[in-house]
Amino acid sequence: MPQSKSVLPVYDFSLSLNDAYREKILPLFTQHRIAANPINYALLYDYVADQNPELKKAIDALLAEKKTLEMKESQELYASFVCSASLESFETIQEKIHQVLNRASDAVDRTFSQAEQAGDGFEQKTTLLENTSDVANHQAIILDIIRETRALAATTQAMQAELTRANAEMEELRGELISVRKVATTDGLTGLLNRHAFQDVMDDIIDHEGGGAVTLAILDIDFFKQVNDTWGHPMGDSVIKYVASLVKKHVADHHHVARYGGEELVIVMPDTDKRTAWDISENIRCEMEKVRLKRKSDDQSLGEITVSIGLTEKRDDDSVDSFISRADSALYRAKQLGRNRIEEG
Ligand SMILES: Nc1nc2c(ncn2[C@@H]2O[C@H](COP(=O)(O)OP(=O)(O)OP(=O)(O)O)[C@@H](O)[C@H]2O)c(=O)[nH]1
Repeated sequence: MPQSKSVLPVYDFSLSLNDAYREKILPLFTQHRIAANPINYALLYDYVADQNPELKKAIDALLAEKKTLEMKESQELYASFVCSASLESFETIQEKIHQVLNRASDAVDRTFSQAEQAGDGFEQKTTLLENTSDVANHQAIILDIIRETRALAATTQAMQAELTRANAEMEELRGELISVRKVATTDGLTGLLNRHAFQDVMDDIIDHEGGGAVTLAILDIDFFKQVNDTWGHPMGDSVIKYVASLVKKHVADHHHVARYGGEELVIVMPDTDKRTAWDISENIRCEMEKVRLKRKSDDQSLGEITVSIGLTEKRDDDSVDSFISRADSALYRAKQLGRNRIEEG
């Protein structure tokens, strides 16, 4: 998996999803008399997207108390929960790594300079020993050498302890970096890769030419608007989550699954030709066609919910855009030809 290249907040660019959010955001401006500026829009965006629970709690508390958001509060919320959260995590980790490396390098420097001094001292004392015949003098010089050797051993031990501690701290920081990166690349609703991470995967695939076949599939839930209209948006979200888990179940470990838009998922399948990708897609389509999801509260069936899939294999001269666009056209054809089917481009 490639490194996430940005720590800016990641937003979905699908028109339909953002239209749905806008429908929810605009009334909030009026209802709570909130100034409709970009900062407040970003706050309310995360608020309605329901993917930032801490921010939601904070806004709910403020609205309950004051019924609106003042400039200072908005700026604080934005700085704490939207813009700088991931940036701060990266900066904090970077700073900690800096400190650990500085401490370790100081310990190594100290040991080196003491070893250098001891080396010079030993040389002088060896010359003295060679040129002195007095036994009492010999004894004093040898005691000196022993004392310096012990001091050097103590410094080396201290350096070893510092390096062991640095190693443990670096291991811990590595874990922190992994979890920060996971947050930055994961879709909050489904746990799949987000669109930003998908873009990185695609860049990587196009940048590294050669290797085996790569197939890309775009999957879209059919008549999803109807699902939302009939069962409500939260139930729609549950359907998206279910489809995501179904896709994950069928793909191989080395395949990448991302949420591409609201109810659109993408599967990037390295080392997989179109025929194998077709079989995987067909298994997903068939299982979705058969399954009957139920509303938890009253066990009522949501009826048949199907998916359409467009897939295409990478060509040598493909850019990221041309690769995606061919899969997109295939998906469009699958919709045109009646849905609940796979088309290839
Ligand atoms: N619940 C939920 N709905 C979403 C989300 N993202 C997009 N939608 C809705 O998904 C629906 C997509 O509808 P359309 O693009 O018109 O397509 P469709 O109804 O699925 O029909 P076809 O794709 O043509 O089969 C819109 O109503 C969006 O509001 C989401 O994250 N959650």
